[in-house]
Amino acid sequence: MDHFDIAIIGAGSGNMIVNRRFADKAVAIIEENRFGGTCLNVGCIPTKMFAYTADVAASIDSASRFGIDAEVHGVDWQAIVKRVFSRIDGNVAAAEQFRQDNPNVTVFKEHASFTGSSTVELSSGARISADQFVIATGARATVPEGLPRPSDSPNDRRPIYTSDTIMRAETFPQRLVILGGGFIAAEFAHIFSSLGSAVTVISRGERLLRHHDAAVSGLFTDVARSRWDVRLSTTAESVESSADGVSVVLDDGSHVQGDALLLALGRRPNSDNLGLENAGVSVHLDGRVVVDDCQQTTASGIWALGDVCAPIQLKHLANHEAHVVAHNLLNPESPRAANHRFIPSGVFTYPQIASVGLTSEQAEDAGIDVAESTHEYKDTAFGWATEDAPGFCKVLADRSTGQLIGAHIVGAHATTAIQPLIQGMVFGTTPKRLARDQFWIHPALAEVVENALIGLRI
Ligand SMILES: Cc1cc2nc3c(=O)[nH]c(=O)nc-3n(C[C@H](O)[C@H](O)[C@H](O)COP(=O)(O)OP(=O)(O)OC[C@H]3O[C@@H](n4cnc5c(N)ncnc54)[C@H](O)[C@@H]3O)c2cc1C
Ligand SMILES: NC(=O)c1ccc[n+]([C@@H]2O[C@H](COP(=O)([O-])OP(=O)(O)OC[C@H]3O[C@@H](n4cnc5c(N)ncnc54)[C@H](O)[C@@H]3O)[C@@H](O)[C@H]2O)c1
Repeated sequence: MDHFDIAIIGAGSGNMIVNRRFADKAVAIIEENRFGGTCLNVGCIPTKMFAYTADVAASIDSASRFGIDAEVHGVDWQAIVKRVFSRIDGNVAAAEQFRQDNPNVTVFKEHASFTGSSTVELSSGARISADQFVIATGARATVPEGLPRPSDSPNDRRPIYTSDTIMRAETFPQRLVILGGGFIAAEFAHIFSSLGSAVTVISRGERLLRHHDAAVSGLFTDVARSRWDVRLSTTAESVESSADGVSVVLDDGSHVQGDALLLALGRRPNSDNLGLENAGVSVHLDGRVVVDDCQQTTASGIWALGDVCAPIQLKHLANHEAHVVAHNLLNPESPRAANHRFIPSGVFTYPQIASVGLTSEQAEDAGIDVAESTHEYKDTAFGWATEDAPGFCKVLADRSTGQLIGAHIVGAHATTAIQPLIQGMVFGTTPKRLARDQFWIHPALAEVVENALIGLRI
């Protein structure tokens, strides 16, 4: 049996760990699929390349509001897919080749499963042992009982997709039905509708993106209803499908027809097919691996990071945890804690959404004496330039400490505009200092943030 100093299972964020500091360590990287994991292959990066493409199409569609005579005459789906994946596939191949060339790294393209606290078995039947392990196995799309499972077989022509497969669909669906009302539903509804699909979104919640601040999800749901057929407080009971399309049976007995179905119903951690019980690694009820502040699992010398254990499935969080685990692998006697305090998120839909810290509802539930201020895009010069596209910036502060505790932006470039607020919260800058002790470029979009801060009464 080959023995390694460190074995990393999963070459998504796990692949970021090994750098020059590990040159004197014998490292095994075990990956059953493609290097780069979810983010590079089927997640953040391709979706944002599609979302940008959708933004381009949507801006042409709205050009007449600016006195410009332009229209989208057609969309070359195959060309869009090719633009995105020729770039991605090249990077995936380069990432794997780079690792294969590392003299101290051995790459195993296989599934790994623990047989003990220091051994894993690979799908070939070979076993390897290591002094320390990293579990970086990510998460996968959830398909609830009763709904059809997308097939990997090329012979299966049913147009049923998850986010893993829809971006490489052979044909562009003129009618797309999406189940779910979260991040993936919001982003793909924007992508496909902007490129010409008639989109139906079916969600069991009363609002889309319902875990966001109610004002944010309220505005987003209103805009969504003006663009898509949105069925709220509705559950899909079953799906009939053939190679030609799908018919989704809803809980009120009605049917929704489509050329394709996207299942966007959450993602569960890949902790159930890893033999964790053999290694003494505990798992929460929702499938997340239990870790302490330093990302160590309940088994000494076994660390975990990213979607398999994280409270929120986001790449910037997985990256941060990978840095922490890298330090702790090399310095197990003086481990570092991960920082989970202010984790921002962005939804690349229309309008864009960005959020950090507490929502109004969470602040109220926590009994915080909260001050709030909201400034609308249309009340800034940038808003006039965009012809009053919908949007606002909302900030929340704790009156007892004078500190910002939450910020939410919905509107153009929200994911970029929120960064000074994240910075202010992380470094403890008071809202007053943040607003007054720096220049805000006029008449930039950032003035919506400045004005929201000025409006706080603490
Ligand atoms: C459609 C979509 C869009 C997203 N967009 C964003 C975004 O815009 N911004 C953002 O912050 N986040 C986004 N995310 C979330 C982000 O992609 C994930 O949080 C992040 O990629 C998780 O990284 P990870 O390393 O934990 O897991 P992964 O990247 O999934 O890596 C896990 C790897 O482990 C391998 N593996 C699993 N089990 C085994 C095993 N037993 N043996 C061997 N190998 C194994 C898998 O094949 C995989 O390659 C998106 C996710 C999706 C699905
Ligand atoms: N821009 C980004 O950062 C980004 C983009 C995409 C995905 N992600 C990450 O990936 C994760 C997964 O995305 P997602 O959209 O699949 O999950 P989600 O948790 O955001 O949304 C899941 C949706 O499915 C619904 N749902 C779940 N189970 C259901 C059931 N049995 N019946 C009916 N409805 C059900 C939920 O009510 C919710 O509307 C996100 O939580 C996020 O962390 C991030």
